[in-house]
Amino acid sequence: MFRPRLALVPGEPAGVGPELCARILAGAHPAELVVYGDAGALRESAAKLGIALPAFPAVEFPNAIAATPGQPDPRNAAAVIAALEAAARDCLDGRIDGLVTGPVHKANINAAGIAYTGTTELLAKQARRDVVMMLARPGLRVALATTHLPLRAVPDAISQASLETTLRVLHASLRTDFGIASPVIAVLGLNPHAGEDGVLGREEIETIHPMLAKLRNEGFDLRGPLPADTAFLPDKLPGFDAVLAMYHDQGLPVLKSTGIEHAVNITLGLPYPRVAVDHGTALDIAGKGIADPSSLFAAIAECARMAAHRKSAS
Ligand SMILES: NC(=O)c1ccc[n+]([C@@H]2O[C@H](COP(=O)([O-])OP(=O)(O)OC[C@H]3O[C@@H](n4cnc5c(N)ncnc54)[C@H](O)[C@@H]3O)[C@@H](O)[C@H]2O)c1
Ligand SMILES: N[C@H](C(=O)O)[C@H](O)COP(=O)(O)O
Repeated sequence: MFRPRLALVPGEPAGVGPELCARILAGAHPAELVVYGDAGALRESAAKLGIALPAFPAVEFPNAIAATPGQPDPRNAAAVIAALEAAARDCLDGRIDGLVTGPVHKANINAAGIAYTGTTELLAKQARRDVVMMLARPGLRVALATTHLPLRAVPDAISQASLETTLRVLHASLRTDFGIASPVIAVLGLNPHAGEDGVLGREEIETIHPMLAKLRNEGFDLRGPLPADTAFLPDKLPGFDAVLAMYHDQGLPVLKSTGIEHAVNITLGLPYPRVAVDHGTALDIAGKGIADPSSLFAAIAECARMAAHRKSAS
């Protein structure tokens, strides 16, 4: 049976990423994992928490200085980004079957003078692909029409063209990566009550409706634009294969509020599978040994599944 070879990037060295990676490497997992990061720091983190770590393959990106749990240091930012870029490059070149990433501290990367809004955006730029961020847990997939940008910039970032691209990437990925022959996608409105016929905003009338109509003519099964406040009612969700939210905090709190341990963050549209944890660096508990590795385990399992699925499809 195909056992995918996945890159595992721990992310911010002062966050929970290294200890979560150590926990995963110490147990059974459904892939061959190659760590891209500071392997020595990972071993130290494991030793401090009493985790017996086996030997593991690593591509070394040493921290510039020893990390203090809970206190990100901008001097370590370059190594975090270099590890991400190298792991992604190896995926693009076919040396690795997929990419799994731990949490990255966005502000710390920027404090080092490196422009970075998120790994999704970094990978899209490197691969020169249109991508979609989708967080998923059993029973709910939430994709985003816009990702990491100030709320003030959201309406201007949503155009008919950007929505068309997002919906095409999402639809194609639900079909090819998830095996859903005719995906049903619920598209949320941007404004309260989906604009209330234009009384509470016109983006639904001028941007969202026309694009949904165009794609429906091609056979896409699109619902909406739906009022976001009721679209996630439990009796509605089973009818949707994915919900497309217009912005980050319209969709993600719904998904994360039911438990960060089962959800993962998938980048759709890349030439390789990329899956991340659904949580952040958790600086408040880093180094204490209490961080839950479930999301990282789920990310590895999902990336392995996608890699195997793509291999069998090719
Ligand atoms: N995948 C990623 O790279 C990713 C995802 C989300 C946030 N972030 C970044 O992480 C940083 C901190 O973000 P935040 O504080 O908003 O969110 P966070 O997810 O780091 O923390 C929110 C709360 O959840 C808890 N938590 C998080 N992960 C946990 C785990 N594995 N086990 C137990 N408890 C856990 C934390 O202790 C905290 O109380 C920010 O820089 C943010 O941009 C990165
Ligand atoms: N939006 C993501 C989340 O809330 O989980 C996150 O910040 C990380 O996304 P990237 O992996 O694309 O940086």
